[in-house]
Amino acid sequence: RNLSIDRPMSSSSSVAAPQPLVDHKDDTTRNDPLLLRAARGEDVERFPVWMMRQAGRHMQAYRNLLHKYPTFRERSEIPEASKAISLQPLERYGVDGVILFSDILTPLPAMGIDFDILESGRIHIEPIRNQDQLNHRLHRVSKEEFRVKCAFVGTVLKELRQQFSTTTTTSPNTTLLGFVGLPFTLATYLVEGETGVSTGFPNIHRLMKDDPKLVKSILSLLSDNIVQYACFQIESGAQVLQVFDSWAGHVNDEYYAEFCQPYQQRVIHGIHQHHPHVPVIIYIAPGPYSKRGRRLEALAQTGADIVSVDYTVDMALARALLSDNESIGLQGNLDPELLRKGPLNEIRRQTLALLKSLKGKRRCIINLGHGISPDTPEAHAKCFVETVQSYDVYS
Ligand SMILES: O=C(O)CCc1c2[nH]c(c1CC(=O)O)Cc1[nH]c(c(CC(=O)O)c1CCC(=O)O)Cc1[nH]c(c(CC(=O)O)c1CCC(=O)O)Cc1[nH]c(c(CCC(=O)O)c1CC(=O)O)C2
Repeated sequence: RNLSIDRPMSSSSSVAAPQPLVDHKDDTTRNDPLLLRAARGEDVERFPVWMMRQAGRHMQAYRNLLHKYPTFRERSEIPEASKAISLQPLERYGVDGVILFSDILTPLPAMGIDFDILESGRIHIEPIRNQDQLNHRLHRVSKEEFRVKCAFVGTVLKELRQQFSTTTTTSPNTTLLGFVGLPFTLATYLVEGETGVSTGFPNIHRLMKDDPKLVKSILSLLSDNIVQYACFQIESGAQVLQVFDSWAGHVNDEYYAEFCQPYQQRVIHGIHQHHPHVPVIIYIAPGPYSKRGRRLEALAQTGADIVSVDYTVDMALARALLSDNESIGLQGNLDPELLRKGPLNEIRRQTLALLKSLKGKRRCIINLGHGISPDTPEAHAKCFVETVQSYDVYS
């Protein structure tokens, strides 16, 4: 891909005609919302901000809906509920990005894999651990089938996008984000039948060792499905896509090179092939092999436009680690534990330090270094967003 932002300016004319920063087919990009313009690498007036897991348990407005929609599947699959929840952080904090209220597991039932998220947060899936179970249970799904089977996702994205493009007088301010889980992380849920994080992912480790071919068949099919699902989200209205390989920091470098990175690349390449102008952000949660920036360079090589940095590495160091790749963007990375605990002046101080460490860099989005904790006071989240939004990049 060759977005013209990375192209050197023409020097053929001696008259210094103003050069467009981004040469899209038309000039509508300047009316696009801030976060989208930043994600494309355009020159922006300030850093945009949103928070991973911004909608959900930490918000009173979300908790108020629990009696009306008692299960997570209802909250994320009934369009009226999912739409209302997606909007809550915008209404409360005025974040620059709204992410669809959904989950990385949401497309699984369309692929033949049912799941439950219990009230405790526990996930239950009937596991897939052999070829026969794979053949019978995990189906190939086209974009058209996702459009039907995940119609609720299409409805919510369409309505949100419509709302964002008509509610402001001049130009829209809010960017709509979609998201997907990447193949390795989704495969851990299929193979473990639950989260592997508390048990050390024993079943997928055993399979990667004993039957790598089977694991690759799972990853391959998931890759194709996820590309279709991501394109369905984009065509329904998502303007930026975040891809999560949350648990890829729990496998060693050898397994990572074999079972994670090729499938990250395949998904991102597939999305960009169909939608070259939709920025993709990639994120891995901090794990034993990804902490303190260990996987940042690998993430920058996936074809993603922006690397989302976890909270275990200083943003200045992350920036330095990726300095060979000027065009790669950065997202992150305030520590969600600081956001939870406060106090407000410390949140403000560390947010300002984060902003300073990104000064002069393009394609940056301010976020947390991991999802917001469910017991974070809303006043803390508000302080974070306000601090970012009142920061003058030219000061
Ligand atoms: O431990 C596990 O493996 C399962 C974790 C789990 C998942 N969905 C889940 C749970 C239960 C829970 O959070 O208690 C179930 C889940 N998904 C979500 C929520 C809402 C909340 O956290 O309060 C919840 C809890 C719902 C509830 O109990 O009310 C929504 C969700 N998951 C996700 C997103 C995308 C985002 O982060 O912005 C979003 C949308 C957030 C929004 O609209 O603002 C992404 C997600 N879901 C999931 C993962 C895997 C890794 C991880 O959780 O850190 C990840 C990726 C990540 O955060 O790295 C799986």
